[in-house]
Amino acid sequence: MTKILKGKSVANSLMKKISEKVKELKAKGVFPTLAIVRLGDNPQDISYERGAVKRAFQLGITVRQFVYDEKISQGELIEEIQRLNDDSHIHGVLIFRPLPGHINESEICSALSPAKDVDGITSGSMAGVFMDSDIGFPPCTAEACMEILDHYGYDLEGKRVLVMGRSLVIGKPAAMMAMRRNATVSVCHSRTSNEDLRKLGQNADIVIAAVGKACMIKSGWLGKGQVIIDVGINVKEDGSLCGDVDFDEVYEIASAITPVPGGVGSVTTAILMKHVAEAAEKQ
Ligand SMILES: NC(=O)C1=CN([C@@H]2O[C@H](COP(=O)(O)OP(=O)(O)OC[C@H]3O[C@@H](n4cnc5c(N)ncnc54)[C@H](OP(=O)(O)O)[C@@H]3O)[C@@H](O)[C@H]2O)C=CC1
Ligand SMILES: Nc1nc(=O)c2c([nH]1)NC[C@@H]1CN(c3ccc(C(=O)N[C@@H](CCC(=O)O)C(=O)O)cc3)C=[N+]21
Repeated sequence: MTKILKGKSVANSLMKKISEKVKELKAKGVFPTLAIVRLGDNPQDISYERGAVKRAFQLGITVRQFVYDEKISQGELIEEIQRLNDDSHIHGVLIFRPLPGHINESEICSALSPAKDVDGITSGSMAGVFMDSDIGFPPCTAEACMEILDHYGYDLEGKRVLVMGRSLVIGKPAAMMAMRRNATVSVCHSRTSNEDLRKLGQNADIVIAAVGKACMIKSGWLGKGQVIIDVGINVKEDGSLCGDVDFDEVYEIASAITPVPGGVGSVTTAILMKHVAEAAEKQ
């Protein structure tokens, strides 16, 4: 029987711990606050925002939503971020990405104060992930993948982990974090040949799929009895969500798989709240 790795029970056990921390902070007069910066109204951003606002409400974390026109200039956006850096009532800042094409994303990332970087976008946070140290925060989604594997008792030691995708938000940090758990890690991307994709796919014990293509990963690419972590969040025309993995097909051969929605995404929002509480504690 294939196990469905629901995010809810992972998130619930995280929420208990975060809730205690939030209570302690409030008793000391600190009210953990997250600022969300969104440009335009990309449905994926809105989906994340909805999840985050719901979680924050459950925990008593304050969320301040800053929504700008997607035509905002580079200079104006930097000014807004500096304002958030200087506001001592804000402990964490989440900037939705990707940003529109006219914005220089790396300049925006480095404008953010490292102490408030709850989604691991500054170079300091990235260095922390690469050096196995506790500088900054890892990107929430990559941490969510590890949290799910840990929660359901999958030990990565000596396991073959295939990470599909090499973005800075997911693929690269997830690969580093799996390596830290002593997995043997392969990373593939859009220039990996189909032949190699199939070979690596069939040989893996655990697959972390983050390619950003709805239902792209079919059962023919994979082996039997694998653990599949589907990071993809694709919004269909009718507004419903689907992953990067063809769930119905892959469910038939996997030993365990995360659903979309209700999988990695729901843990990502809980990790975000954990980071906000930790940032508030440190500041
Ligand atoms: N669950 C959650 O909380 C979150 C989910 N997401 C979702 O995760 C997915 C990935 O996001 P993100 O990393 O930002 O996306 P990006 O588009 O930045 O990266 C996608 C990666 O997949 C690779 N890729 C694309 N096509 C193929 C292919 N045919 N074969 C192999 N590799 C391929 C790309 O390769 P190359 O580098 O060569 O272009 C790239 O490295 C999306 O569906 C996104 O919505 C995102 C954030 C949070
Ligand atoms: N800097 C940055 N970091 C991100 O991590 C990031 C981003 N930008 N831009 C947008 C994408 C998308 N994303 C989602 C995360 C969780 C849910 C989520 O909570 N989904 C719920 C459903 C929520 C709902 O729609 O009700 C679920 O999967 O169960 C959705 C989408 C993070 N992203």
